[in-house]
Amino acid sequence: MTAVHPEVEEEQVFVDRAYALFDKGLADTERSVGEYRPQHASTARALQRALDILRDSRGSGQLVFGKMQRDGETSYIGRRRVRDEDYNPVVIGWHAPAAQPFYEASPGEPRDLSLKRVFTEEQRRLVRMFDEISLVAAADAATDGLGELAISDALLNELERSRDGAMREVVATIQAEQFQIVRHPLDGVVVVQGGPGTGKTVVGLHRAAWLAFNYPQLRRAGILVVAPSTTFLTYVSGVLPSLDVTDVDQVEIQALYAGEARVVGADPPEAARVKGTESMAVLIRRALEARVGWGDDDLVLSLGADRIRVSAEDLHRLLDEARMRDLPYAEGRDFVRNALAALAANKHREDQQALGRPVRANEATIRRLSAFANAVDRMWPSFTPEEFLRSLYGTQSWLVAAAEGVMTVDERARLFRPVTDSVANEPWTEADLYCLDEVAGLLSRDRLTYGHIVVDEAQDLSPMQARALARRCPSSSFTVLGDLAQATGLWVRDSWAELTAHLSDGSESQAEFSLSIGYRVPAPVLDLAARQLPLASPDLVPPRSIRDGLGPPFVVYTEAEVLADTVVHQAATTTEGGLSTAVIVADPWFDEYLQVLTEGGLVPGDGRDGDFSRDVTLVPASQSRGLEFDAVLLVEPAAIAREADQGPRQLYVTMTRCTQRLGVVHAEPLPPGFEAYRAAPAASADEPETRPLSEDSDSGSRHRRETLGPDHDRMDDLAVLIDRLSKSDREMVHALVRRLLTDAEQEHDEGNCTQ
Ligand SMILES: Nc1ncnc2c1ncn2[C@@H]1O[C@H](COP(=O)(O)OP(=O)(O)OP(=O)(O)O)[C@@H](O)[C@H]1O
Repeated sequence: MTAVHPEVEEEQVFVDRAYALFDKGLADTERSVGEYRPQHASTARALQRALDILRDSRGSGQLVFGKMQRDGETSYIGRRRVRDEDYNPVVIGWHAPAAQPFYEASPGEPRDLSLKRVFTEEQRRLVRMFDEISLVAAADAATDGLGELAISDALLNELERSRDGAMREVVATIQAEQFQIVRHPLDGVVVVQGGPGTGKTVVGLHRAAWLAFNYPQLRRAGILVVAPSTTFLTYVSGVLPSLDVTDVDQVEIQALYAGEARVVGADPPEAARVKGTESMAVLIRRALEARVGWGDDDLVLSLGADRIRVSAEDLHRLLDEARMRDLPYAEGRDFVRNALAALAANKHREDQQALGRPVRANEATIRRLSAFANAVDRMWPSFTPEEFLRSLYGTQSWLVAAAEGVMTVDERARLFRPVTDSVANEPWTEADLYCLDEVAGLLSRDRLTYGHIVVDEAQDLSPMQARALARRCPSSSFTVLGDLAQATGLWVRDSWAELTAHLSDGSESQAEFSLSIGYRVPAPVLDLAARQLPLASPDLVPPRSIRDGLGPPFVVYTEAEVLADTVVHQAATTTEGGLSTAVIVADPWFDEYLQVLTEGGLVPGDGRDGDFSRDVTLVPASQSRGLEFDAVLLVEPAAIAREADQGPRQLYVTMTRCTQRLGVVHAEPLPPGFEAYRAAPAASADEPETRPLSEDSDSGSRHRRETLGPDHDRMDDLAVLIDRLSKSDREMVHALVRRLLTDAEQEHDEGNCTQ
């Protein structure tokens, strides 16, 4: 990297020209749009929208960020295309095929590029230039020992920028391994597996933008980005607009279902699991089919003194015909209604003619009879998804019949819940939403669909969630981003195929990519976090970090009574260093710590609502997926592990959110994976790395920082064993162990106080 590159002035001239052309182009467009009189309001709206986007994009991001030379030809790459007065290209848009060599070449593999230069600009002035590929850079790379992992200065510079709570576009520094995924063809399912911070979200969002630019038909069909939570959505939602892509829908997965139900309850894990399985879809379909039918009696409709009799046999024949049509339920009902009206009208006509009486009713008259409406409701009842599911959950006999052969008695029993006084008071849970969506999908075809769906943090999706996504993408074109090792919920899997089977029937192509370079988490932090992997997902290897960060994680042991004070103190110290900091706590501790931090004068952002505007953000462990901060303070890891269904995985996720520094504050014994930091007996003079945290703090004498201990590589077998137990057993054993340890801990704490 050169702060003052010898060619910076020359390049500035080019950048100035590019801006001048861009400004002129914009002014010309504004003028012609102003003069143009569109015939239709929709055309006027579309033009105005395009103009707004153009104007907005002038202010955000740099126009030109790269230059390449190959075969003696020079090209500049930017966020958007710029042409000169004669319509010759001056800057190539990053998404154009001509820009590909820029991304495919890397310092380790320059291909046929003789120069790859990356610019950083502020307010239209070049402030830095990096020659990633050049004759000089090639010589440096040969001697720096990084081999194929040669990391460019431009990338390092981008990574070192402080985080401000929102993800940003990285279009200037997309890496070759990422770019091949970004530009992978549209069709089929593309899975991107990668450890924490390997750039999966970055890849998914830039791919959405790349597809939007390169497949015009997709913009009409629509692109959807699905995020796991509001918190995450807030974090990523600015990236696409900053790439001038404003017509991609971005939603959190819970918002897919657009019906009446709102989540107010929570299922026990066992019930949520049953509701998330594919068997639930079978059960729902069967239960819906079972609502259709008729008994052995004939239908009799009265028209004054006349009667219309439709035999049970005819009614059954009519229902069979409707079923054979395999229509969505609501259309099936329409068919039955129309066919029954026609059948009844015919019968009436034939009967009257046979008796020599006048025909008194046609189909329309018959439809108005309340007995007719009742008969249709009996044959093919009508309901909303909420009404249907509520009555299904509340009717044992329906559950028993529909669950036969697909659920065990225990599983089925978890679905039953007594009906409440009204649909509005039903305690809907998150898992219910996807069941309701399944019902809605059977009732009607009426739903918003997309040409491509990008789904992030997909490792936690249930089969029923995947089915909800599949319904919205008839072409089965997906980008699936995730890390099997970070699955913290009920759906731990060994392979992506287990999930993608629910997204597509397999007739479309499937490609799986792995990302292996860790861009976020500093190496020493990743080393510690990776100790959770053997417990969580033994087959997965952690990414290779390219960051050093601000040193190894620090662990502060404290007494339970001063845990909160210590957290406040540590968070304040971290932010004083100018680092954006997340305090991550076990979910049930969230409210208490919101108060603790507020009373401690830190005014934390509420991470549940995606408020990242403060120096300190409080984040519940379960919602920390995908997020990123300069520093993370983990509060009581044992509690975080205990409260999660997948303790080691939850710890792995929470420990891999920082770009610079990880701190841990604990009062309880540390969980497995932290053996290197196990609270040791009181420090003595010959243990210089063990030191009080702060001499001036109130609680300074009662807690201390622990650095890497001598038993760094030892695995505590008992602890590992405990961690593999089911949650309830684990809690029991933990309680027992805690009791057994009480005396020892008291001794230990007394020892600490003497430091
Ligand atoms: N090519 C790149 N240039 C600059 N920054 C990058 C690049 N790739 C990734 N990053 C940065 O690395 C960090 C991690 O990226 P990202 O959040 O996409 O990773 P992830 O794999 O989705 O992580 P997680 O598993 O935690 O969800 C982000 O700050 C991102 O901006």
